[in-house]
Amino acid sequence: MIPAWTGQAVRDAERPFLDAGEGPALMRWAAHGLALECVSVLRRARGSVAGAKVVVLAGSGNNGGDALWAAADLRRRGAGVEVISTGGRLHEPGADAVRAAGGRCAALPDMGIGTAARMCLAADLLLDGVLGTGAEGGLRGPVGELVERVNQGLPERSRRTSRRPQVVAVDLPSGVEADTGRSPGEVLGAVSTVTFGGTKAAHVLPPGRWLSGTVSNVAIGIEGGLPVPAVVELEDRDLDLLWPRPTPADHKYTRGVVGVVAGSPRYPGAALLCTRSAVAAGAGMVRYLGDENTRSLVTLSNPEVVSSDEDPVDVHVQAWVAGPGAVDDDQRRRIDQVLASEEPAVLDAGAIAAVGQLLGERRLDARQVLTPHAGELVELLTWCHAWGLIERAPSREEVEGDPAGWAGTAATATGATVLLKGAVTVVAAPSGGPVVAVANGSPWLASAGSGDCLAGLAGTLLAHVAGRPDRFDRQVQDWLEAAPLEGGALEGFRDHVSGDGRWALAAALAAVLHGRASTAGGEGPAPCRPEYIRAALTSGNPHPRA
Ligand SMILES: NC(=O)C1=CN([C@@H]2O[C@H](COP(=O)(O)OP(=O)(O)OC[C@H]3O[C@@H](n4cnc5c(N)ncnc54)[C@H](O)[C@@H]3O)[C@@H](O)[C@H]2O)[C@@H](O)CC1
Repeated sequence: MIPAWTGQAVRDAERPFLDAGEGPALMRWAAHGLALECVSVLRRARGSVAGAKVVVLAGSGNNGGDALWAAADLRRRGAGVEVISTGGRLHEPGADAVRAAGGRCAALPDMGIGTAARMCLAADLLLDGVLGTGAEGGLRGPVGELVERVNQGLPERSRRTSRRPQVVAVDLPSGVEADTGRSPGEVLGAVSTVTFGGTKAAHVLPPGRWLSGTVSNVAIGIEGGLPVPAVVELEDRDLDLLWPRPTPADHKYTRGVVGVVAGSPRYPGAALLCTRSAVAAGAGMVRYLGDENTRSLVTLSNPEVVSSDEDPVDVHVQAWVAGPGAVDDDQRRRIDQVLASEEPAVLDAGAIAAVGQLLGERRLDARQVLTPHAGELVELLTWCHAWGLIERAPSREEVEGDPAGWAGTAATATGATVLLKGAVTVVAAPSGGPVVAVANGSPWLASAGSGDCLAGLAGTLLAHVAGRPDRFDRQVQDWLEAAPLEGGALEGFRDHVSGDGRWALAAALAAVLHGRASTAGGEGPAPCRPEYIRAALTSGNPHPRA
């Protein structure tokens, strides 16, 4: 688990230390960690620090201060240091330290953008200390132009010398919003970002995630004062601890029965992918409801699936999967019944469209998990807007620029848990709380049929959680024992996942399994094979608590 906070949350945690006069000490800790990372980046890139050309872009705030103290350290290790002051002034003690060590400082307006850009492009290491958590909006004015010029010159520099400046970002790549990961203007993409006091949401969420490179967090002593994180990223090892595994006391009903309303004469494949994935993910039993021809295919493909042409109101399951490929009238009727049922449900594709219409009458519930991609989320939010639930619907670009924000808006408006699929999948609970992020998948996941597999295996987990909530809660408590959270942050997150947030956590875990399955068969273009789901599960911890 990687918890991540808003910039303001980290600043609030820092406040008591600043009030007690400990600001300079925090900065020295931060700068020390930053300098060590710069040393390893330089050693990797050119073998040594001595003789390296280090150029520092330093803003007028504390972010610039961190960069200056780190640069003074690098200068003492033998690097040449040139500081370009991008704001009206420099953090004075930091600038004094650079000068005392033999480095040079000049102001951007004095040297001109052309000279500054050439200097940046000739550097071995470019330290981006323009803006951190105090930023308002993207880079503006001359420094924005400078960064644009450097970005334009980078390919040419790489061609000519086969080396390019290694960009290390201080706390955040400048121009990326700490809380959302949005980047409204030009940004220097970093190979490495060194953050302080706590990972920021922007390091986890796209597009900030892709601009941050490798992120390392330097503890500076404020961590005990952090609140509940804004984002929690799940990793493969969380799957090993949390995915339910059968015990000797289990039988098929205690492991969870999944009902699948997917596929139709036109799209029978969706039924196969959903049911096969649900079986492979370890469902106690899978019930399939659909037309005769599709039922035959499902039975041939997975003889253990129990198929019928019944309606959801007539069968007993612990959770539903509804929507993929379900486009005929009979399946639409079944989707409406799933939407009206008490059981948790994964609502995908056609079921999301049905939800849009339903919102005119009523909102949904946290145990109902919507799984749109960006385009489907735009359609859903367009319905929400039409019903007066939100002020305006976003464009697809806006959703892709702030996935966590719009998933949260959709969850609040619909009342459902919303899992927004993407290279970083985000899951938002309707009651707010941390967004859960998942990014372990292969890019091959962006292929037709992939979402059907996710829906099927997510149904298996929802059935387990609904059937044995006590067992899942116990697993979650054990997992939290080892979580990198303390104090109020831990308690708040515990409360969240004991309530509505449980469904967001479960949906995100399904996305982690899906992501791992996409790499279990190698990085190939077939991420959905059930055998990969099995392989992804069996590579984990085989001895869970009963
Ligand atoms: N929060 C913490 O725990 C710690 C924070 N530290 C550093 O302090 C940083 C925050 O420092 P500050 O509050 O001084 O803020 P910043 O250094 O991020 O930026 C503030 C300055 O940038 C200007 N500015 C804001 N938006 C701008 C824009 N779009 N274009 C151009 N200029 C803009 C402001 O006028 C102000 O002068 C953190 O990111 C981190 O690097 C560290 O020193 C150690 C501890």
